Amino acid sequence: MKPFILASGSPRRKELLEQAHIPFSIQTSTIEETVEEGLAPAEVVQQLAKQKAEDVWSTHQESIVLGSDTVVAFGEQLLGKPKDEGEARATLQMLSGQTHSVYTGVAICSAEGTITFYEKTDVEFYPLTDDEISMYIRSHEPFDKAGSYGIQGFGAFMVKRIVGDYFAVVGLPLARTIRELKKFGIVPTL
Ligand SMILES: Cc1cn([C@H]2C[C@H](O)[C@@H](COP(=O)(O)OP(=O)(O)OP(=O)(O)O)O2)c(=O)[nH]c1=O
Repeated sequence: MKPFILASGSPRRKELLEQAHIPFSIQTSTIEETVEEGLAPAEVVQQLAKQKAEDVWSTHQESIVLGSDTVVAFGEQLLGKPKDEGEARATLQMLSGQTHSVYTGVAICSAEGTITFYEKTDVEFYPLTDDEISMYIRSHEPFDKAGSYGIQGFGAFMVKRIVGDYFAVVGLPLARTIRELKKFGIVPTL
């Protein structure tokens, strides 16, 4: 089995791959994440995932490298991580009582080139009061997460319904990723 590298600083992605019993090491990409204006969310997350994977692969060409990216799409808006409390509050007010889509893109880079795929998960929120939003912001949970919430943490209280892969919302579509990695000879090991 070739060495397998997760090109991510996200603690969630690390935990998910560990959950899948896939042996890996971590190298965080340092690229500036940039995409052209006007791209569809599915394209944005795949391009960013590819940039992260190829950046790390360029210095680890004997390895298989996985990069990933998550954004929240609501109407025409693409929401990444909030830059401050005001943005987190505005995002949560906007998502309150509504359904948004979480897109997670994945790229796997090897000497043969890069493949990409993505998953879209729809998430419906209960209506949120201002007090609930303030309390949630006080937990600090919104700040390192696309869409200003974490479904896997305290943020679960907002979620009425999801349609799609739960793990893709957390940061990595796990079952699909395991299936794609198998094609590169990367398999769960127990
Ligand atoms: C919507 C949602 C997002 N998130 C997280 C997953 C991602 O870590 C983060 C989106 O940011 P990303 O830019 O996709 O990832 P990252 O900066 O954390 O890590 P790296 O680029 O090094 O791989 O939001 C949750 O943990 N739970 C959720 O419910």
